Amino acid sequence: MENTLGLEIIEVVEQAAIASARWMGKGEKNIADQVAVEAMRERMNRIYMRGRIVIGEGERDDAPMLYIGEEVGICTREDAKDYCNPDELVEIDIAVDPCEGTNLVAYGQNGSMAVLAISEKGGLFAAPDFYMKKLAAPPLARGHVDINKSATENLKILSECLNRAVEELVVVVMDRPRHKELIQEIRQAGARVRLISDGDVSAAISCAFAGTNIHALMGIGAAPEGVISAAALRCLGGHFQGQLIYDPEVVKTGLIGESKESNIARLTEMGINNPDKVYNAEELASGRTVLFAACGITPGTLMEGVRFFSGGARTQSLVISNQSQTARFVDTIHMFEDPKALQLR
Ligand SMILES: O=C(COP(=O)(O)O)[C@@H](O)[C@H](O)[C@H](O)[C@H](O)COP(=O)(O)O
Ligand SMILES: [Mn+2]
Ligand SMILES: [Mn+2]
Repeated sequence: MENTLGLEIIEVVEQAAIASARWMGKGEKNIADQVAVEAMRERMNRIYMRGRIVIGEGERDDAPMLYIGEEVGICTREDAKDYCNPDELVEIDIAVDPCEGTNLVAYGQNGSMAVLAISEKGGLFAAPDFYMKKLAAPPLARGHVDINKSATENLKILSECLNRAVEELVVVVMDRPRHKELIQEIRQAGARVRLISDGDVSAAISCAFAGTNIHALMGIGAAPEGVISAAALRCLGGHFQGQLIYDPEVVKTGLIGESKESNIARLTEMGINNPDKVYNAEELASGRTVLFAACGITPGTLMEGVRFFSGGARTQSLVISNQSQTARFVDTIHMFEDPKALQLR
């Protein structure tokens, strides 16, 4: 599955990022999202694969494209047999977020990316569009930190695992009222907090790379983004745990319904019988083969954003594979017309 796909999915995230980046700073979050969705879908449908969207634009936006259950790839078309033998191809599941951080793009802020994760059928947890409590940490701390422990305890463990003082740790937390106490506790413990307005996928993955100066992600974000983050962290050997949040009292806004009981009922309908379960990266991205790809839309901790120049654009992407055990940073120049000179910097 992975050899040719690994190359093709780079173009999928690149095309989504370029399309969205044209709307950077224009205050139009829905358009920045929509064009990324269209570009991602268009490029995906030119790949010889039998794909199915398991995490997409579905529930939150009621979107007509890249919705949950949509089949993508040439080999899912009605005339597929003219192009490929679908029986020879593995069915794959795909989790996408064509514009992760729509607000960041709309307001020209750092940290947005086009992102996806792929596995064989059944290899990615089809998370509902609920909230998720998350804990991400570097590979050295994997299995040592625990989402059931307090932030103070986890910071102490992190400090031991990373051999650095708590004061030298940086924790990313989404800037939301629901995190008021968590932020206080982290500061009280002596660590430093980097508040982000959006984009917790970038923050989670950054934990796995030494040199980003991000040592943990704590707090509550969206569950679909949790699965995508888990796919990357599983490939990278980092720590990721996620627990669905179904009680509206905890977040007081946003993605979930108004009553705890109806939320539990919805989870049961989806086959989630233990709503309090803590999932680790291997459970959220359980497939034998897991591939992850992201391309920066605006600049971030891991990747540059899209840079346009006369006649083209330059992108930076990250492709991670658990099979080849590689994390590749891919720097691409896109030529929209005959370039007179390629922009190197
Ligand atoms: O910031 C985010 C927005 O993602 P998108 O809608 O694709 O631009 C995500 O990274 C967050 O994980 C998540 O969606 C967020 O925490 C949920 O929203 P909110 O209720 O504002 O916290
Ligand atoms: Mn997102
Ligand atoms: Mn999005």
